[in-house]
Amino acid sequence: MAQSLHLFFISSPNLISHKSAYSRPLPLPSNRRSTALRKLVTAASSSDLDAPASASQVLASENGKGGGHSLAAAVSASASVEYASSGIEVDAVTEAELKENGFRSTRRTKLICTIGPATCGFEQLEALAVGGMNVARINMCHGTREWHKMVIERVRRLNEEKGFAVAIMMDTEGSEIHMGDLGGAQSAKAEDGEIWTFTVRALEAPLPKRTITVNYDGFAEDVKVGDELLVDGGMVRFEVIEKLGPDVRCLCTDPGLLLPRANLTFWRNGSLVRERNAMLPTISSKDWLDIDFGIAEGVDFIAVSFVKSAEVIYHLKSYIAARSRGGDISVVAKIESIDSLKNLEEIIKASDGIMVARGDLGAQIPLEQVPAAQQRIVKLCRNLNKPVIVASQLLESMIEYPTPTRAEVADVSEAVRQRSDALMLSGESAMGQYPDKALAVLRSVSVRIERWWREEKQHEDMVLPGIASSFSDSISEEICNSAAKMANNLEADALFVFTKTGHMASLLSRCRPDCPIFAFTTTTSVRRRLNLQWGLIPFRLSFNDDMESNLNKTFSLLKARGMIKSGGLIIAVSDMLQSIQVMNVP
Ligand SMILES: Nc1ncnc2c1ncn2[C@@H]1O[C@H](COP(=O)(O)OP(=O)(O)OP(=O)(O)O)[C@@H](O)[C@H]1O
Ligand SMILES: CC(=O)C(=O)O
Ligand SMILES: [K+]
Ligand SMILES: [Mg+2]
Repeated sequence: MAQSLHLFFISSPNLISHKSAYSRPLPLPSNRRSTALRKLVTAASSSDLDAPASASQVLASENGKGGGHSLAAAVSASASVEYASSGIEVDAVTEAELKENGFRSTRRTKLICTIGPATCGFEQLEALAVGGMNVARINMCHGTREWHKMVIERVRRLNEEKGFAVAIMMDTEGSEIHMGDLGGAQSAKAEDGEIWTFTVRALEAPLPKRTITVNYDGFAEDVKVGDELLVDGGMVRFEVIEKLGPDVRCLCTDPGLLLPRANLTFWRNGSLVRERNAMLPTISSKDWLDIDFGIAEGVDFIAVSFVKSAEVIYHLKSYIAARSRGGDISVVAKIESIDSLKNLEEIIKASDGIMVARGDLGAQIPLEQVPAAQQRIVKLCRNLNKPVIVASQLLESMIEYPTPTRAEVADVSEAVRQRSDALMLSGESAMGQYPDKALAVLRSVSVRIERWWREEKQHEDMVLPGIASSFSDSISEEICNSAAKMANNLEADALFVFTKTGHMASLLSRCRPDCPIFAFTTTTSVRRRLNLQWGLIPFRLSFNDDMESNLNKTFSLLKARGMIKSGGLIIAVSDMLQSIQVMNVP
C-alpha cells in the first residue's frame, strides 16, 4: 500500500444511521398488436422460447470481440463454492464482464425483467440472468400465488447454484377499476360496432357471450350514457349506450384485443372521470395478502401500484418494519396516476425508489405529456437520491418481432441519457416471443449511450442539492460528491465504497461518475437491493473499521479472482471512517 495517498481524513467515526436511500401498452396499430397477441397465445404454450445462447453471444459482440463463448463459459463456471472460500461475493455475470472487458465497459444502467409464462422456466430465468437481468419482477395482477412462489424459488436457486445476484420485486395489483379474468380465456377480440356488456354481477365462468365483469361495484352507478370507456388506456374503446341495473351496455368504437384484468378508465367530455375511483384504497385487501406473501418470501422490493399520496408508503413501510426481520424490503412507489403527479415530491421522499409506470400513466394524462412527466420524475429522484425505474413499452414491438423499431431504440436511449437508474421490460419478457433479445437490446443500448456520454464528456452541470438531514450525513454527502468529482478529473478506474447500509453507495451513484462503483457491503439483502442503483457493482464482503486492512484484503481478493489489475487507480470511501483515499492497486 506504498502508493496510498490519504487526501483527507475526518476522524470522527460518524456512523451513518439512516437506511440506504434508496401498462399499459399504447396501442400498436391495432392489427399489428393483435397479431402479436395472437402469436403469443401460441408461444406461451410452447414452452421453450428463444435459445439462451444468444444472450451471451450478444454480450460478447457488444465489445467487438469475436469469441462469444468465453464469457458464457466464465459465467457458467458456477461460482458459489468459490465464493465461500474466497470471502467475497459478486455476481457471476459482472465478474465475467469485468474480467473480459475491464472496468470501463461495465453497464451502469440496471435492468428489470417482468417474469411471465415466456420466462418462468429455470433455463429461461437463467438465460435472463446471464443476459444481465438485475431484478426479476412478478406482477400480482397475473398468475396464482403458487406460480409466484415457484418463480421466487427458482430465482433464489439460480442465485445460490450459479452465483447470480438477481433481486426480486413484487408488484401489487392495486385497486383501480379493471376487468375480470375473461372466464379463463387468454384474450377476447372486440370488433367495431359490437355491443358488449360490462357488468358488476359476480358471474361464474363460462361468461355469457360478449360479457365482461368489472371489479368495482360502483361502476354501473358511476358511468353515464355517452361516456367513453377505455380499455388499457385506449387499446380498445367503447361508448356507453345503455345502463340496465348492474349491466352497462357498450358499443365498441375502436376494436382490439381484450386481455384478462385489463385496466378500465372512463372519460366524459374529454376528461378522465376519477372522483369515485379516487376513493378506492391504494392497497386493497388482496394486496395486503400479497404483501404478507412477499414478506414471508423475503422479496427485495415491493412496488405499490397507483400510489396517490405519501401516507400509504409510510403505512406500508411501518407494516413491513413490524413484520419482516430487520425491515429490509424496499418500497417502490409507482407513479401512474394524476394524484401521484400532484404529490410527487412527498411520495418520492417517503419511498425507497420510484417507478415511472408509463402504461397506466399514459391512460390518465394525455400521451404527449408523458415524456415531460418522465423527465421531471427522473430528475427529482436524482435530486432526492432515490433510484428511479423507467417502465412500459420500451420495446413493445419486440413482443412480436426480433428487432426493435428505431423509435423504441430512441426511447430507450433517452431514458439512459436521462441517467435513470433502471429500465424495465414488461410484456416483452413476460409473454413476448423474444425475451432474451429484448434484454440484449436494453443492454447494448445502455452500454452504447453510456459510453457516448463519457466520450463526449457530457458531464452534466447539474448541481445536486444537499439532502442530508444531519451534520454527519452532510459529511458523507460532501465526501461522495468530492470523490466522484476526483474520480472524473483523475480518470480513476473505479470508486470503492465500504458501506453497511448502502447509503454511501447511493450517494456516489447519485453523482453518476464516469467510472464504475464497487460497493462492498456486509449483508446479502443490502447487496441485492443495491442492484437497482445506477453504476453500482455490489459485492458482499465482511469488513471491519480498519480501512487499511479492508483495502488490502479487498485488493488481494479481487486480484486473486482476476477482477482488478496492479496499477489501476482507485478512489475509496467508507461510511465507517469518513475518508477519501486515492491509491494505485498494489
Ligand atoms: N404472471 C403472469 N402470468 C401470465 N401473464 C402475465 C404474467 N405477468 C405478466 N403477464 C402478461 O404480460 C403483460 C405485461 O405485463 P405487465 O406486468 O406489464 O402487466 P400489466 O397487466 O400491463 O400491468 P401493470 O400496470 O400492473 O404493469 C400482461 O398484460 C400479461 O398479459
Ligand atoms: C408498470 C405499470 O404498472 C404501468 O406501466 O402501468
Ligand atoms: K401491477
Ligand atoms: Mg400499471
